[in-house]
Amino acid sequence: MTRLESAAHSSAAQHPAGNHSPVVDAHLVVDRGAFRLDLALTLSAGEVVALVGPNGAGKSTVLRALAGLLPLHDGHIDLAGERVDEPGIGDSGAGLPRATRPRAGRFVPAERRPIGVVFQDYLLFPHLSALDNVAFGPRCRGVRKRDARDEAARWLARVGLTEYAHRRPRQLSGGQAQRVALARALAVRPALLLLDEPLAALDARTRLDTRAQLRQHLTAHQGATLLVTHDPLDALVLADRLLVVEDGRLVQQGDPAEVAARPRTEYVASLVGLNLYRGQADGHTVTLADGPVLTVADQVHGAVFVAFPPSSVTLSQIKPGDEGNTWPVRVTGVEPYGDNLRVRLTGMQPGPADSPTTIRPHVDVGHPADAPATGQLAADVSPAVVARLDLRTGARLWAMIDPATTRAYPAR
Ligand SMILES: Nc1ncnc2c1ncn2[C@@H]1O[C@H](COP(=O)(O)OP(=O)(O)OP(=O)(O)O)[C@@H](O)[C@H]1O
Repeated sequence: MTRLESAAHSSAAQHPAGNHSPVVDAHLVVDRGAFRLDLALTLSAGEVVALVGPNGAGKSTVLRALAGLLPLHDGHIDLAGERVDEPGIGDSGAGLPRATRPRAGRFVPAERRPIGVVFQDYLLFPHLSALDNVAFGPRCRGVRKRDARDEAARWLARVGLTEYAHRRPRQLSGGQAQRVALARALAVRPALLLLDEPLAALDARTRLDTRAQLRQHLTAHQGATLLVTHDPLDALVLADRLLVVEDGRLVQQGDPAEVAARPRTEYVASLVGLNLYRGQADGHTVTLADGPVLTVADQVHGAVFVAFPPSSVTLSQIKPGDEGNTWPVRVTGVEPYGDNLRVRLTGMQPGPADSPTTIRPHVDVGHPADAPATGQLAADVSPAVVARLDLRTGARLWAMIDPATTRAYPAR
């Protein structure tokens, strides 16, 4: 058995697919100036988890802490059964009760953690061939040059790049460089694979192909994978589970379809393209903050979220009779959205001349921290409708929502 195989076997033995102990068990507490990351995280073998969140939410901080590039200020990281980070506590514990006595710190440096990382810009060594870039990981772990190169050649074959083995990174396309970076990360058979926006640098067409290939490689990877992405499609296509981080905290997690169908914050709703409101439900009636009442398809009670797609909002210049779910709105913007246009509306303004007194389609029922912004509404319409309704910024009209397209679910 080569040293590489032996290293791989010992690493695999730490995270066998059938072993139920998680590959990652962590409580990450990191302070960066005024920002604090405080997040508990568990990843199982074979699981692909996408970490999503707005800019500055703490996604890179999570990745850097797990990779050993940023030490924790509190909490712990267990990787493949080994504690790799746990800050020490205090210097002197004389006379303190046992539970509060000082604890020796522990920090395993990046190169000794069982991880592989694909950075957003790949960070391939420009002076090394694709083969030597991939062999670099095993070499760093003490594998003999020849064995490392054999292993690298096998990984390049897996990602379909055998004939590019002797090219330097600058002679590769973006998609090829991405695959070399992936092969390099996987060649050490990591217990944990970290992917930082792995498709962000690619053009749309290459991205599509590379995403499909990446999915195959992630399926074959026996360790856990944590993927940071801004692209909802990456998250939905590649991940088994989504973690949504906002302001250093975990605000929602679950199966991608479940998260997409039942967003719990404004960020998640916008990520998956839904309108989202909070209210108090009684059967099919949901009273939104400030009084407006929405009829919904689901029968629910208590504090709820109501979500519906922009495509289910109908716009009209004249008030559509006495039908429910109708609000006066004002256009705040129109932008292309696929073959249609997305019309941004606010319901906080008085409607057209015959509008009832200020009706507000929404919101904040005592949860200011994560409640969606008040009064915003998105509607998707065809270009013909935009022209017919003369939907310029500032235009006033009526918005109707079909109850059958709504989803209402408990807010807690
Ligand atoms: N070197 C640093 N020193 C101080 N604060 C930092 C440093 N790097 C990041 N931060 C702060 O830490 C917070 C989290 O940053 P982080 O890069 O983890 O967010 P992110 O979710 O990855 O953002 P993005 O999507 O924009 O990459 C931000 O408020 C940021 O300003």
